Amino acid sequence: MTSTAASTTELENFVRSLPKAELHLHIEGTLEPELIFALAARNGVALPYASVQALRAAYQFTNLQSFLDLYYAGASVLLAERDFYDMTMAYLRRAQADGVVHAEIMFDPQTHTVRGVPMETVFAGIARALREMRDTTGMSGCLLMSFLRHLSEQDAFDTLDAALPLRAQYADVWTGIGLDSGERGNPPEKFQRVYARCRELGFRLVAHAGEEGPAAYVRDALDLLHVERIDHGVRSEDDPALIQRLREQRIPLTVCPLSNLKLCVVDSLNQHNLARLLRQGLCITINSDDPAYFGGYLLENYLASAKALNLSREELATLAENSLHASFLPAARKQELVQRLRDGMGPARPNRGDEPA
Ligand SMILES: Nc1ncnc2[nH]cnc12
Ligand SMILES: [Zn+2]
Repeated sequence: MTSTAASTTELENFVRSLPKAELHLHIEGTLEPELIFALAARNGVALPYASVQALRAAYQFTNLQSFLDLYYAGASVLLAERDFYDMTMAYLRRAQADGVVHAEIMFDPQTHTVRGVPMETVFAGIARALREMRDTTGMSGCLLMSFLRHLSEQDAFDTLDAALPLRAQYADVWTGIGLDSGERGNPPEKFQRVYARCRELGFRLVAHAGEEGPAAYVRDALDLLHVERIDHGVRSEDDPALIQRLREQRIPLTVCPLSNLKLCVVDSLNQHNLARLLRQGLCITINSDDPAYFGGYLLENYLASAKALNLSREELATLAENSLHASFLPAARKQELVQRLRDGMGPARPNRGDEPA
């Protein structure tokens, strides 16, 4: 083995060994082409692609919308409870192999209810996989039900009303609310009232902002929607006062490097601002967004970022620790996982954050 290959394996083992939380993950974005084809065959759904290879070859995106068009089409194979279970289980197993100890999973019920899939079917399949994984392996997870921002406020209220009767039944997993889909032209203020209602109901709140949309959307997500975390947020850098606020208030950004690359938010990974923001003291976390479409799960996102941005081992451990702090886990479990991470680093940390990994 060459020394580069050996150090790559060592780096991979190091990152895998860090207890990590995945905080920005769309479960519909974990549908691999093979599973899309298998579910299409099982459910008798016709696909406009001749093969798995042809579908994968179509994953060439120019912006967020070009991806979303394919992503919503891919989700059309999900019809039965078992489909949602299989998809979620495949993701959880994969994430666990990457060292994920806790996953906060977004799902888009409107993508399914509009096709006639009952809300209950969506919750039941995803929750069954989460519970089974928790009970058999100890890996925890929770759900962030997300509203599609290209649809109306009324549609979001209707979705909330359709889901609320299930709340008690899924209280152990349904923790929060998210906001996703096409950002430009769909500002946070459009969902101010529905978020106010969700807040009254005691849900934890997150929202996508500053992915393609301006820094002002990040500010509005904080001030109007009262979110606790920002999904993406990379455009915040256009506003130095906002960066200062994010740093001082320790507001986590759930950054998705391979997503940003695939959707042309950045031209190359070595131009990504995550390392700069981390070094300025912001609570940056690394996540995979829609890993089946963007070429990598959580481990690949850490490794690609480490290589492109010369992240030190100390910095990689800080990213993992940030993910635990920024999660919606109970404080005691957070502490336990942070301690496990620190113990795993050993008494002498591998370096002091000033050497590349
Ligand atoms: N990266 C992303 N941005 C907005 N909405 C999404 N839905 C799935 N992935 C998304
Ligand atoms: Zn996302």
